[in-house]
Amino acid sequence: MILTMEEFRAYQPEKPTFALFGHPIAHTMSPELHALLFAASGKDCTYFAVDVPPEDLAEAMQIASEKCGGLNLTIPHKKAVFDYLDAVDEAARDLGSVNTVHFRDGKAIGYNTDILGFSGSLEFDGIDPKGKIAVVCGYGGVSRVMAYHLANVGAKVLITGRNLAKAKALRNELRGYLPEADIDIMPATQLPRATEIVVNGTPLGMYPHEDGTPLDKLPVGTTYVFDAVYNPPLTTIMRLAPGNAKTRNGLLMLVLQAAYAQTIWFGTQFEQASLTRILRLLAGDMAKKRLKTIYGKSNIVLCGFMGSGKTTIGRKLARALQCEFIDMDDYLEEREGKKISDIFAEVGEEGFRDIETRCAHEIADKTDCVIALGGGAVLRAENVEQYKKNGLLIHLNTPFYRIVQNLSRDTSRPLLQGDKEKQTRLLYNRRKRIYVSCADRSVSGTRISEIIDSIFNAI
Ligand SMILES: Nc1ncnc2c1ncn2[C@@H]1O[C@H](COP(=O)(O)OP(=O)(O)O)[C@@H](O)[C@H]1O
Ligand SMILES: O=C(O)C1=C[C@@H](OP(=O)(O)O)[C@@H](O)[C@H](O)C1
Ligand SMILES: [Mg+2]
Repeated sequence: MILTMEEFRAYQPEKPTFALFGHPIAHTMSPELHALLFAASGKDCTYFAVDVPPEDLAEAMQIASEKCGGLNLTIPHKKAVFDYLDAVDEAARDLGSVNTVHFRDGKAIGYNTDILGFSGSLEFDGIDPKGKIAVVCGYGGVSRVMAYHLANVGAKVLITGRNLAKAKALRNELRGYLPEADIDIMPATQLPRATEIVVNGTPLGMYPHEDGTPLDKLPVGTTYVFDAVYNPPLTTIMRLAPGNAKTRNGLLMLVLQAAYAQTIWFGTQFEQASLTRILRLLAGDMAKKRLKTIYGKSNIVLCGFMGSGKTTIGRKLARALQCEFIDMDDYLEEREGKKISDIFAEVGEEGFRDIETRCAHEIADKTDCVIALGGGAVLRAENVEQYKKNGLLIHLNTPFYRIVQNLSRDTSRPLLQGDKEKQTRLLYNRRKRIYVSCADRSVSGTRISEIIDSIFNAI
């Protein structure tokens, strides 16, 4: 929910109320995110965003002190809000940036939980920056937060960017706050090979300019890439990471800064499992939005070999996205009133494929659902065309040994009956080429939750 100043003036709180001030504010995820956090900790509170133009900040702060328990601030208010605070914590003071306010005992206290969101993300990923070379791309607000934290915990920080004079200004400022810190500037072309951590605080790579990147290649030693951008979920710089490096986008930082704000307001401590669940819900929402805005589609259609996990993962994916799930094998069996194995026995594989094609036509106009196909449903180009009308076609690229494991106790798939491992492997290799060429994306992973994350990242 987004309020105008006028609506905020008229607002009468019925519950403990919290708000985000920003300008512009149209794309914020904070109201949705805080609602999920309130629900996770059993709190009945209101949270909305207010579009506060810079000239109205003084009045908005006055109203908030009367109506709100606390606030979050975003662009362009993180610095300007200092004028209306009675105290600020140390990181907020050094960073010159407040993103969280707590109204307590008639006073307004400012905090910076962005830095906690960043440090929490590193902790979540098991990254200890101490003694490591960490490159920070950019010198704006987020870069400053990340460079400050990395330097403060003992990383050797190198700030880089197109404008080294700005990088130098940030370095000098941070050296002033952290005299012991190891912090310098470096042109992008001279980054040491031993650099382990790369973080991006620039908007380069953000939707809609997704090809942008602050670095054209990453140092060979890179083991961790953190990008404060989260739309797209897999940015160009994350894609440049060496195969064995971990990558993380800014969505977790967003979730954690909000969680820490609630810790400041209420003392709430969130379980890692509920934060992970909330992170996945937001990632799902983002995937749904991207599906519409970028691809003009609203279905996710899963293809892949028998036993690759289409039915199982599709059902869980639909639950995560809170949308309808259709399993095409179930649909077909229900339509025919027969088991697939009986259909194969009665009319053979070609007869079965004809029914499959009729089903593809019947389903093609559905919207907002996850559809799990049968393993052979993409063998006919006509079917692929139907499913792609409203859907992004995603191939579950499950390795053969995994499929053998998944189907070891299965007796329902006619094409697998008898001792057919050798033939099945041949079929697998033949089909794989078809899946890869017809699908919009191929994803892989071990655990089901990991595969769902890969699907979100692929959109
Ligand atoms: N990533 C996975 N981890 C563990 N079990 C899996 C995984 N993917 C699939 N399975 C199991 O494999 C079996 C076959 O999966 P299913 O979803 O029916 O595949 P498909 O619909 O692609 O034929 C099911 O018992 C399912 O629970
Ligand atoms: O690969 C195939 O040709 C088939 C796969 C099956 O679906 P699953 O992939 O869900 O097992 C089912 O449609 C039928 O047995 C044919
Ligand atoms: Mg299935």
